[in-house]
This record gives sequence, C-alpha cells and structure tokens, in this order.
Amino acid sequence: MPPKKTSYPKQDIKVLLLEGISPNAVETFRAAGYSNVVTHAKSLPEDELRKAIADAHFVGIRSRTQLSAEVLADAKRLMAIGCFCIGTNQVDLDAAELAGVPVFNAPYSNTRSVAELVLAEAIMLLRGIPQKSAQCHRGGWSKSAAGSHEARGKTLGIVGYGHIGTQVGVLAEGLGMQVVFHDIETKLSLGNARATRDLDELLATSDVVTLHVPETAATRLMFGAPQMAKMKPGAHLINASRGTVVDIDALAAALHSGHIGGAAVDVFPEEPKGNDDPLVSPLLGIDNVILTPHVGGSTLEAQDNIGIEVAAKLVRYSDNGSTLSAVNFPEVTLPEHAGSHRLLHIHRNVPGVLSRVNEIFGQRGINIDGQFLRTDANVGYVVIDVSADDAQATELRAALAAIPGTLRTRVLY
Ligand SMILES: NC(=O)C1=CN([C@@H]2O[C@H](COP(=O)(O)OP(=O)(O)OC[C@H]3O[C@@H](n4cnc5c(N)ncnc54)[C@H](O)[C@@H]3O)[C@@H](O)[C@H]2O)C=CC1
Ligand SMILES: O=C(O)C(=O)COP(=O)(O)O
Repeated sequence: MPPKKTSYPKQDIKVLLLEGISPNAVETFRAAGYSNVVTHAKSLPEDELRKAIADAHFVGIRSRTQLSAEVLADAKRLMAIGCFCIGTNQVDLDAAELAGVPVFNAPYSNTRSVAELVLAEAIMLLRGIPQKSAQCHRGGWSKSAAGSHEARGKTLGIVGYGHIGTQVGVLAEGLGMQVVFHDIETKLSLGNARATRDLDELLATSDVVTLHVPETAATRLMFGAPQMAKMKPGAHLINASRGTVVDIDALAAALHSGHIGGAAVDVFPEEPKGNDDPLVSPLLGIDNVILTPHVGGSTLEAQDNIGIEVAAKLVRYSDNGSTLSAVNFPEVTLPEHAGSHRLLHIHRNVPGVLSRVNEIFGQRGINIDGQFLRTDANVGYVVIDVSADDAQATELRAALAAIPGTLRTRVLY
C-alpha cells in the first residue's frame, strides 16, 4: 500500500542523530514513517555539525554536542531538538525557543543507572577499594582494615535532591545509611532523609557527599576549596552531575593533602570529544580516585529506554504538534486531528497576535473546530484545527506566516 499522503513527505524529513544514540530511536522513527535518519557514533566538530544540521528537521544529541545560538542560527529547517539524556545545558534553550524550536529530553530514563553507580562508588570509597585495587595492579598487597568502613550507619549528604538525588537516598537507606540533603527548593523527604539547614551543615556532617545538581549559572564552581574545607576530614566526594560544578584543581589539592579521603568523578570540565581522544585532568594517577568516562547514565537499559522515549516525543511533535514535556517551550497537549487540517503558529508573545490569527479565519468564513493556546514570557504557540481542503490549508498557512511576530508555521494533514 502506498504511504498515506501527508502535508510534507515524511521521507523528506531529515533526522540527524549524533553521539551513538540507541538504535531504538532509529527504529521508532522508521516505524512512524521517517526513513531519512542519519546517525553518527560521535559528536561532530563544530564546522561539521553546522553543515550536517543545515538541512536537518530534527536533531538528536546527548550531553556532548553543544547547540549554541550560533550553531542553531545555521539550522534553518530545524523543527525540534531531542536531548537523548537528562541534562539540557548543552543547548541554548532561549535561542532555540526564539527560533520556534522546542527541546525535549528524557527526564527519568537514566535516573536509576546514575543512582546505582553512585551507591556502588560510595561503598567502594568507604572501603578504600580504589587505592587497594591500584596497589594490587602494581603487584602490591596491603591487607588491612585501617581506614576501611561499612556504609551502614554512615551519613550520605546529597546536594540536589531531585530525581537522581532522591533515588540515591532511597537506595542508601536500604544499606542502613543516614541520609541528609540540601536543595535550593523545599523538597519532600523520602524515607528518613532529613533536609539540613544549609550546605555547610551537610558538609560538616557527611561521610560521603554526592552532587546531583544541574549545570546552571548558580551551580558553576559551587563546589570549590571553601566547600571542601568544610567537609569532615577524610570524607569522600562523588560528582556525577556536571564537570563545571566542581573546582577540579581544588579537588586535586584536597586529595593530595588528604583532607578529602577519596573521590569518584564521572564528569569533567573538559571532556574528550570521543572515545579516541585522551582525558586530560589533574586527577589522573591519584590512586584514591575512581575516574569514569561520563557513564553514569550509560547502561543498555537506560539507553534503550531513552532512545524510544525521546524519539517518540519528536515523532509526536512532528505528526501531531504536541509539545507536552518540552523543556523550553509552551506545553500544548493535543488530541488526534483525523479529518481536520491542523495549523500551527509559533509567535513572539506580543499583544495582538491572537486576534490577528482569528481574523484570518473570520475573514474567510472558515469555522474553527478546535483551538489550543499556551504562552510563556517569550513565545506563544497556537494550534488551530479546521475543516478545510489541502489548498485552503496551504493558503491559511501563508496568511498566518505573514502576521508580524510569527516565528514559524506548519500545517499538518
Ligand atoms: N553522569 C551522568 O551520566 C548523568 C548526569 N546527570 C546530571 O545530573 C543532573 C541532575 O539530574 P536530576 O536529578 O534528574 O535533575 P533534577 O532536576 O530532578 O534535580 C536537580 C535538583 O537540584 C536542585 N538544585 C538546583 N540548583 C541547586 C543549587 N544551586 N543548590 C542545591 N540544589 C540545587 C534542584 O532544585 C533539583 O531538586 C542533571 O542535570 C545532569 O546534569 C544526569 C543523568 C546522567
Ligand atoms: O543524562 C545526562 O544528563 C547525562 O549526563 C548523560 O549524558 P550522556 O547521554 O551519557 O552523554
């Protein structure tokens, strides 16, 4: 059977997937009729990225690819961005919104993977395993209980008590740890976890401190020499959030001085672009540090789920216009629109646009079957379902595009 005629041929819609995104994403696009999927195992250098994105309608990235305002300016056809991960700090979200481009992510699919790794690392650090393992690799043998502790009864301090932080807390309580947390927002404590008065109290009481904040202007270098100095002597630090959160030189110094007893670091201020590039860090060669190559969320379970979840959000936006769960865009949840033509109008949120939109339908005597509108401070997104033929819908779209303040229009049938 020939594919159903659509407003834009699906095989002409280019999907660009970078950074080794799960094959599940490709399958999800193909199953929905999107056959033009281009994949790359790595992130691309900026000049290649700009070329590859120039004719892409959808782009999928992970934490490595930087979609700056400059890169986005070259992406004239881009309809939406999928971050196949949790963090969205690698995208200029405001620039994307003002280009009429919603950004989607997978807010929960790798949460558990990060939490399990962090808990394992807390146990390893409390037992002094990283340095013991390093010694064994060199043919050494230091069988001793000195400096080696059970996790049971120790205090875990969680900075950033969001999805990952709370999961880490629940797992840690299962081991019999005391859990304290600090967050900038008031949070519901799970289990017996307790919010500390402030970060200083958490630092003064924790045997292991683990960071689970997003990368923001406020978290940039939030964990430096002053915070490390306030940790209990010999306490451990885990960072699986973002490399910019910790002053890495200060951490190296605190490890060398022995004030910090050990660390586990998954994220770095400068990460290699791909698996062929070297890691450069002041932490290299320090035995009591577990170094991992940003694999907190890299389990097959998490990646398989993320591939399906984010691809499905992009397909839904393409087919139906729904922006539900977009991180930078007014969220509009839309019903199916079988039997009607759907017009999408993304505009700057300035007075008068909606009345101009409605005038267009009134002037033509076209009845509106359904209308959906959401706005935020920058952008308005209005979706109009009408009973029209293909030619009328195309003409209506052109009229909508001529409204001052319009950022982008689409027609779906
Ligand atoms: N290593 C890896 O592979 C992975 C790393 N991540 C990183 O972990 C971060 C956290 O992920 P989720 O828990 O899902 O995010 P989330 O948004 O659910 O939780 C973050 C928490 O941090 C709090 N927060 C923000 N600024 C803060 C500040 N200045 N001080 C204290 N608390 C603050 C927020 O209020 C929120 O409760 C992500 O943004 C991402 O950067 C996420 C997944 C995998
Ligand atoms: O989900 C996140 O925010 C992560 O940091 C995981 O990033 P990745 O997909 O492994 O590049």
